Amino acid sequence: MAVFTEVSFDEAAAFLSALDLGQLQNIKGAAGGIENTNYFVDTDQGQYVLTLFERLTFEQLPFYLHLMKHLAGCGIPVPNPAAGKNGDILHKLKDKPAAVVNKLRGHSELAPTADHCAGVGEMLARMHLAGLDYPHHQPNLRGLPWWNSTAPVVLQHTTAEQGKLLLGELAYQNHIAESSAYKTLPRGPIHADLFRDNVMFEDGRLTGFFDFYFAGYDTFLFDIGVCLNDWCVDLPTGRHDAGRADAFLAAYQSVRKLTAAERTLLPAALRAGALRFWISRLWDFHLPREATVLQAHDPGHFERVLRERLAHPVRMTA
Ligand SMILES: Nc1ncnc2c1ncn2[C@@H]1O[C@H](COP(=O)(O)OP(=O)(O)O)[C@@H](O)[C@H]1O
Ligand SMILES: N[C@@H](CCOP(=O)(O)O)C(=O)O
Repeated sequence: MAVFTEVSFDEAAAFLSALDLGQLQNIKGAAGGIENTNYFVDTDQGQYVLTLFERLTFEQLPFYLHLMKHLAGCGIPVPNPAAGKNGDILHKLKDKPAAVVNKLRGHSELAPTADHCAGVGEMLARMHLAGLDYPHHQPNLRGLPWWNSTAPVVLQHTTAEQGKLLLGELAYQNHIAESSAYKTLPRGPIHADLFRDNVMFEDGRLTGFFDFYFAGYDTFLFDIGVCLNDWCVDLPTGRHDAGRADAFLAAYQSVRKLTAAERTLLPAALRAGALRFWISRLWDFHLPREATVLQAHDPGHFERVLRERLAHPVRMTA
């Protein structure tokens, strides 16, 4: 659970009532998550999630909140931010940017089957298409420039061998980003952090995607790589699970066919996804922030996934 900023019952009650969301009945810190402060809040009108943003600014947040609103309006099951009387969906609480969204039904599938992976693949493709006419633009703030600037910081916490791998991969991704094939990749708003704990299921059916606060304008292929690295690898080995990955990719392609460049660059995208989360986990682990309860994720897991991606590149066959 991550609660960086404590909110009392009375503070939450006044805040929700000002948004016309009813009388607060219950408030509870949300288990899971490492980025923001999340509370489950139940009122006499419904169940909501109250988020206080800990790293993102008032300038950055409209991109994410309006993206969720846009996708919800296109029928993609994502939380829809609640508007205040003036129509704003970005609010302020305890001097922090804040938002309230509807609570999605269901639970996370932490041991997904091929069917769950197919559900995610299909909805991801639908989300990519729905985002194409989203008018706002903000880069993926955890993209290549961030990896380049953060790698020197985390390198101090790695062994010489790990450092060599990390720097080698970084050089490889900078090289790929300059290639003509990379420049042709289809792009749009992507989720960029669609892990098992950011998707809800009920009775085996997908009920929603949430946690859009790493979203940004980037290649659809990067989003696919991030998903395959989480949904379609074995834990704890980090080994590729071909059955789940094939189900994911077939379902994705039933909605949007991958281009030739995407098929060629899939192995590079899988390495990119592993590198991104290895760097961020090293960063979170070795430079932790103050929180009431915060469970840092294991950086070693993405080092293993990266090594697996290098040792056994996954090429598309169908
Ligand atoms: N809209 C939502 N509906 C249902 N549960 C949610 C919703 N948003 C967040 N949660 C719950 O809160 C937890 C933390 O949220 P998350 O967005 O992952 O936090 P963080 O931004 O800190 O990573 C999730 O694991 C989930 O259980
Ligand atoms: N999914 C990332 C970390 C971001 O945490 P989240 O709870 O916002 O998904 C990871 O696993 O490293």
